[in-house]
Amino acid sequence: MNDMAIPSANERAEKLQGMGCKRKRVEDIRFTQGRGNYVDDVKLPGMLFGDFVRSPFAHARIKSIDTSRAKALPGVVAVLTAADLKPLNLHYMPTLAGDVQAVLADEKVLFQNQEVAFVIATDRYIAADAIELVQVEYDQLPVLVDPFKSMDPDAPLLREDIKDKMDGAHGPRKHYNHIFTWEVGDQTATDVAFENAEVTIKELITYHRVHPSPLETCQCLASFDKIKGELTVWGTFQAPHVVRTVVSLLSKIPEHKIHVIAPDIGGGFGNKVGVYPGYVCSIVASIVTGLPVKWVEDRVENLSSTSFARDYHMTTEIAATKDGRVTGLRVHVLADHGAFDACADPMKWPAGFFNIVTGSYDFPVAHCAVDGVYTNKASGGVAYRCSFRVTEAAYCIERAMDIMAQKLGMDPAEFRMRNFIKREQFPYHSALGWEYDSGDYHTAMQKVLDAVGYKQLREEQKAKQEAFRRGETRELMGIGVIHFTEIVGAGPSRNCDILGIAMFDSAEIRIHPTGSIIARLGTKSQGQGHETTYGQIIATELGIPSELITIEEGNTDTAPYGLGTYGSRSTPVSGAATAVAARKIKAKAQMIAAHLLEVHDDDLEWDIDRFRVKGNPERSKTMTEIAWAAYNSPPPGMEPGLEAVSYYDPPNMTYPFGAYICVCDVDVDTGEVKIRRFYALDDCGTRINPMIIEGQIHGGLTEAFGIAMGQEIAYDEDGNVLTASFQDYFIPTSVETPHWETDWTTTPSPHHPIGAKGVGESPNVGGVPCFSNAVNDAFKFLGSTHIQMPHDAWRIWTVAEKLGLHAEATVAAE
Ligand code: PCD
Ligand SMILES: [Cu+]
Repeated sequence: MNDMAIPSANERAEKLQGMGCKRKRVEDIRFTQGRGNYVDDVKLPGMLFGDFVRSPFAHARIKSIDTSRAKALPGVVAVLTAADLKPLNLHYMPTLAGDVQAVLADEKVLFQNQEVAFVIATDRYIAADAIELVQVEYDQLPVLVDPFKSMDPDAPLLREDIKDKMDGAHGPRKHYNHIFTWEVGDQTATDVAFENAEVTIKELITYHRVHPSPLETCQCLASFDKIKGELTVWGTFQAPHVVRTVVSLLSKIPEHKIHVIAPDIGGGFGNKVGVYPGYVCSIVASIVTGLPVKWVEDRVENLSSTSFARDYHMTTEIAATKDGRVTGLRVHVLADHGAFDACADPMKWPAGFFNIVTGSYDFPVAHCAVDGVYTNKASGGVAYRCSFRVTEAAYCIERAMDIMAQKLGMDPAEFRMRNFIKREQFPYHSALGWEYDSGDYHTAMQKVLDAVGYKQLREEQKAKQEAFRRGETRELMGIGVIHFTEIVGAGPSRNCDILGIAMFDSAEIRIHPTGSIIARLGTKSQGQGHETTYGQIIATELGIPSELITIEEGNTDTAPYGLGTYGSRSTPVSGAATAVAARKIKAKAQMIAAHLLEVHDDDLEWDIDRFRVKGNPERSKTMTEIAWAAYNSPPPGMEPGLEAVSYYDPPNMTYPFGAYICVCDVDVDTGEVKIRRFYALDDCGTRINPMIIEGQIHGGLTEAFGIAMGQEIAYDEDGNVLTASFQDYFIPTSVETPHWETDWTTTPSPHHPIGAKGVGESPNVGGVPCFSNAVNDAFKFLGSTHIQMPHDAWRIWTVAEKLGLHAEATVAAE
């Protein structure tokens, strides 16, 4: 074999389709042909369907529930209420945030569309009909919608179930609607910085309530086998292993008798991290009836009852010198958590990683305090392309930096450049306690400024402003500039756990005798393309073409334990586990190769897809040959086989970053905003698949566009959800979506085995403030400081109206 000419290094490397290759997504072969296998595609004989009776009121006492008429409907098998779950102690379930959440409303309802009863029938339509027949008598109670009123002395008491609980998970509760206070930073030093400041700004910056609304809603199918005492649950789970553990703890079914399967998922975006009443009810229903029970949410239910995002009200202050150096940051957040604190942050972090709020800037001191409160709204708060409150933090600091630049009369890009953490300061210890692993912010920012011709854009804007003043145009031009720092890859186990389970992650790689591979991971793709990209890491590490590698996730029987996919943690954690497992295999492979070539291990060197003898490259053994030998003729005393597993506990998180610029034109008479240009430069360290990264950025920017320009989960004063369908909740189509220009720099993570950082969340973290800064920038010269999102046409028109721009003739501003 070895006397044949060895193909060139280039040819061999190309054949691998390894890291850095724009490999086409292998999962798309089935997705584009309608051959995906989603929960709703799983159909079992005798399967029943469950559906919820939901509360029409946001706050009401349940006087009685009469299920008799529903039960009498042919095809209805059972109706569950809190009274049925109580003896099993399942009417409440623990949340990941240390709170409890009602599975079925017990005595009262706390938000509109809360689950009140679960009807189980032989088909979906009968279940839906039966819901109408369940008669619930309510006594309406005063409704609390405004979080700023939640701690008023006379505010309605929401959580009667915990009214005597004086200790929150993070210190004493200040009020019966108070959940927690969380503080970080040096308050005294920060106060001093503000006392001595030459210039300060203070603004209430609100990141409104939104919802990730994945294409596929939340769903599950539970099947309990009475004879084996085994439970199988198919579900839209971003973290299948955690679901298995939670189900075991709640149901007391031993964990090895529970099989959790997350098949293909039609988008997660954080919406599918938490545990929902629908899961618990289908499981209970299957145990009770002995038949499989499926639950599938509809769109209204998804938008109005499962995990929302944001709803952060951030009072933000920056202190600075006159020449534009930031000297302190002070933020107080009022966090509206809805009726239950069902945030899925790591246990120690009730406000996620919000303390990344110092952003990309070298703040000498900072202090941040977060108060979580209850309101009569749906719970959640952990979703939408950054579960851990980094989106809120980035929005907060990026808006505030613009407001300060405006006050100083400085260009916002220049002001940022002046305050960036410098390349030589990494690893950088932030004032609020993080250690940023690596970054080169100046280079990234400069590249973007040059690419868009920033100076000319500002000149053009100036000319347009003058023309506007002269009444020659009704259009304003806005330029949004941002630089974000993300924090992803939870997490070091010393910092992060979920229900006591450390947030490591895993990979198991097995090479078959003929040199093809199966690898299984603890994460779970929801569309990110893991089947493609993990294969690329293994291909480069082990020299086996990625087309010969199968990637499997989502089955708790076969995959090693992992904490799942959210918070852009798959690449930083499981991606690292993959490289480490591959390197374990490689070490064994080297010994086998040495045996085959009759040389010492140390005399070998790695060459793309083989080990070769140093100084004699013609003598080599390919990984395929080594794999065969591992099963056929391993060195004496060595175990046969070629596989490894790694449970990777990352030493630190990774800190991807990016510089974005948005150019927009605002029609002051219609309030319409046209995005002229959007340029996004992302740095996620070593890039595994540039095409997938680009897709991630396009998707995340589109979601950011949706959030900034129109999406909102809004409530009226009675707590009715006003935006529970796509009629009212803005989902951008290709018609509205701007054209994206993408770019990159590469600053590897020094602690990650392949230098990669996460990227999936980044475009949302950076995108939203960039759109908002652009819109705000358009109005700045008229004296406006901060316009609240979302920037839909109606609200922009209102801003223009308030600024007097619709007054007769031309504008009289300034
Ligand atoms: N350096 C690098 C990085 C990365 N990458 C790629 O990219 C992706 C992503 O990644 P990451 O960043 O690591 O992430 P993950 O973990 O995987 O994922 C997660 C994310 O992801 C994103 N994206 C997406 N896509 C899709 N399609 N779908 C979905 O659902 C989704 N979601 C979203 C979200 S929201 Mo959360 O949950 O809220 O927290 S978080 C999130 C993948 O595939 C990977 O491999 C590459 O290539 N390279
Ligand atoms: Cu995040």
